[in-house]
Amino acid sequence: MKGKGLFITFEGPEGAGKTTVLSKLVKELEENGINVVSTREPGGIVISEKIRHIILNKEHTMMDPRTEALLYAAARRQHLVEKVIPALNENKIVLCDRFIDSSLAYQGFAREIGIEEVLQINEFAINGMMPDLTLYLDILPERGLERISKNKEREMNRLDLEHIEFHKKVYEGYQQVIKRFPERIHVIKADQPIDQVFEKVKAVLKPYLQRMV
Ligand SMILES: Nc1ncnc2c1ncn2[C@@H]1O[C@H](COP(=O)(O)OP(=O)(O)OP(=O)(O)O)[C@@H](O)[C@H]1O
Ligand SMILES: Cc1cn([C@H]2C[C@H](O)[C@@H](COP(=O)(O)O)O2)c(=O)[nH]c1=O
Repeated sequence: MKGKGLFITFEGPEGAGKTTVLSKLVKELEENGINVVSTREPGGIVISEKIRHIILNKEHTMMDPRTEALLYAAARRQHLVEKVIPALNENKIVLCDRFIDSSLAYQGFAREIGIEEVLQINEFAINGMMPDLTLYLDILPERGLERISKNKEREMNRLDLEHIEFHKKVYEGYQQVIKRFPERIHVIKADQPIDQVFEKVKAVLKPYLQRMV
């Protein structure tokens, strides 16, 4: 059962700016006395970070797409049970960098398992815990990849290193996912200065946050 908290997820292709926006948001909300839980997928807790390490390891090039989809779903389940659901039950706002829509776009569409098939295995994993709101940061894959390649502190993982055609399919996959969940997913143009992206994010969030207080 979902508590009275608010579950918000951030989605988008590589380098869209999700992590950057999230950290700005956490800072601003906390400065305004609003307590939030900021987390990420895959990861956020010990078991799921270990699964992340297995999935994203550059040496694991032989990983089967269905194994990949199941590992993401397993990491998601544990993260929900250990971190997200308890926080929502304490009426907290949970901000999560990626969630089910990444699986639908990357494994469902780009890996060609099928969006509906990947949705099914994830329905088992999440057991009804869909986000209240999802912010999709929209950027073309070439632009996002250019951004992350410029960031020398960021190590490229197995998924980052996929060929450009894969990343273009991820982008196309997201367009289908947005059409599938139009009420929940809000699209924000991310190929603009970070302050403008952040203002748009805050404008979308405002009515949801007002309902919390
Ligand atoms: N609006 C922006 N304009 C220019 N550069 C940006 C913008 N947003 C983020 N960046 C830069 O782009 C890089 C990627 O940003 P970030 O890590 O936030 O993306 P991400 O969506 O979390 O990526 P990934 O999912 O691949 O981890 C960083 O170096 C960041 O400083
Ligand atoms: C949750 C989730 C993620 N992915 C992919 C997307 C990225 O390539 C990596 C995560 O790396 P990030 O730097 O933290 O964005 O994993 C995926 O393919 N499927 C998923 O469900």
